[in-house]
Amino acid sequence: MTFEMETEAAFVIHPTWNRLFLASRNNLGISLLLIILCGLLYYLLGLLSPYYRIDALAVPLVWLPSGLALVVVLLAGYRFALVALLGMALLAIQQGLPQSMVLGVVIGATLQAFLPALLLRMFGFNPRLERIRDVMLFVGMGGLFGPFLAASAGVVGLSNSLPGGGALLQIWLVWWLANSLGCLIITGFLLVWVTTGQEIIPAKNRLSLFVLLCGATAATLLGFIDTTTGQSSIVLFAVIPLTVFAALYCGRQGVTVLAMGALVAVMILMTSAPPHLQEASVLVNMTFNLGLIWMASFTGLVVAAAYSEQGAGDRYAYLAQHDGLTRLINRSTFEQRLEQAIQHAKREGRPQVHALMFIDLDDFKLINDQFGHATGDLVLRSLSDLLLSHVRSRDTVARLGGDEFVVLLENCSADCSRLMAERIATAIRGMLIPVENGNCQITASIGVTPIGDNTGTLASVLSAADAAHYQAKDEGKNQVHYRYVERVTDEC
Ligand SMILES: Nc1nc2c(ncn2[C@@H]2O[C@H](COP(=O)(O)OP(=O)(O)OP(=O)(O)O)[C@@H](O)[C@H]2O)c(=O)[nH]1
Repeated sequence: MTFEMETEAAFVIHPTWNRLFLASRNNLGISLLLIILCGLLYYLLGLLSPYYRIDALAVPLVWLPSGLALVVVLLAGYRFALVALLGMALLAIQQGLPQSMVLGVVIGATLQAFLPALLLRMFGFNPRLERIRDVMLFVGMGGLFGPFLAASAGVVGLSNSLPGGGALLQIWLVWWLANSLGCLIITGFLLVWVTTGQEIIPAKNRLSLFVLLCGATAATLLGFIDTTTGQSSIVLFAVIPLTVFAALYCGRQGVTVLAMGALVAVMILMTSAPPHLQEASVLVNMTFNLGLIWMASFTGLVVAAAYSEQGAGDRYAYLAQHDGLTRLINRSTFEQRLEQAIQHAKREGRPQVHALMFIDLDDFKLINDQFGHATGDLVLRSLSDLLLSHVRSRDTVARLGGDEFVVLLENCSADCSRLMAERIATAIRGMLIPVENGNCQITASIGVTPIGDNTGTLASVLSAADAAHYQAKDEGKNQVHYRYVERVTDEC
């Protein structure tokens, strides 16, 4: 299902979400209701923050609502920027913040959701995060620029009530990082999973993901901060390779799951952090470690996107070289191989080095007309399987188009090519295609032409084989016609 964004970009989105967003777009009442519900969710997520905040800085280490606000604006439209405005206003009132600060945090939170979404849409961002370009845009706008706005507006609001200088800078940094983590991890997670269609993680990789998730969570729990000594450990660095493994085996979905696991582990640790963890040196440690989790998540998304782009490139290359129905190589790929064979034959200096076989089904149009196109397709696929099973490993089978197939028989004498053509013609006669009331039988007309030192150009070889097959048609179909006359021995 395709969900049209407010720009030209279009992307596949899970049908349930699609219905919800479309309903909200077409109906103001539903839209308002969703904004209020999301605003309340924003407020509730914000209420959780005191459990993992650093009192000395008066800011939480992770700001989850920023992630929610950005994802709803990206997926549901600009009016959902009101979610941040509403949720943050409720939080500011509930916490009894001074008026200057209320203004700063509310404006900051709203801009943080609105402006990155606006810029991302302007740049044609695709929220599936499958391309490196989209990941860089997302991190640049959502992970860096948006949080910069929120932290700056918030700190300006704070500046009247707190001593200035170094403390404000540190608060700004943690504020920015907390919002950035919220956007990068929460928005990243929701975007990836909402836009995941059929391509869920394969069953065989789910166990790997579970193990990697346990590893990343354990590394964070053990390495982020020791709640008794305030020390952190190098174990935390394991999150980076684990996230890269998740990217390679489970794609972007795997990365977002691992990043989420690390984030939850940080929050669990902070809820049990005793007061002495508020010391300045510990705060620097924790800020550094949060940056490390940020880096792991970013690296994982880039690696997953690079891997996905490479896979897409391979798929396009395969499709460009193969016929979509039969999976045989197509005309242009075949012509390249045929050209090489012609050049090789000329160097060999014999009248026949290879042979080209041209196969065209007889009255194939009748099969389509009588039994339908699906049966016609089945015939073509069955024929391609039959050809592949009747040629040698060094031979090349291709579909030129319609019901025309060719086989390049490499290092094949006249006798050999005759025998192979007869065998294939006999096998085609014996092919039974299941139809409504039983089976249908098919036949083919086959032309064979030699490739040797006297052979002309690629076009002339193809046209000689084509002419030979027309000769077989003209002589009554269901037979093989050879462009040369030689004694046949059973050498193949
Ligand atoms: N099912 C199916 N049909 C196809 C496909 N590509 C081409 N065709 C049909 O294949 C038929 C080719 O017919 P022709 O080769 O012109 O004629 P024919 O009926 O085989 O007659 P002769 O070649 O004279 O024996 C046409 O009806 C095309 O529509 C395909 O991918 N699938």
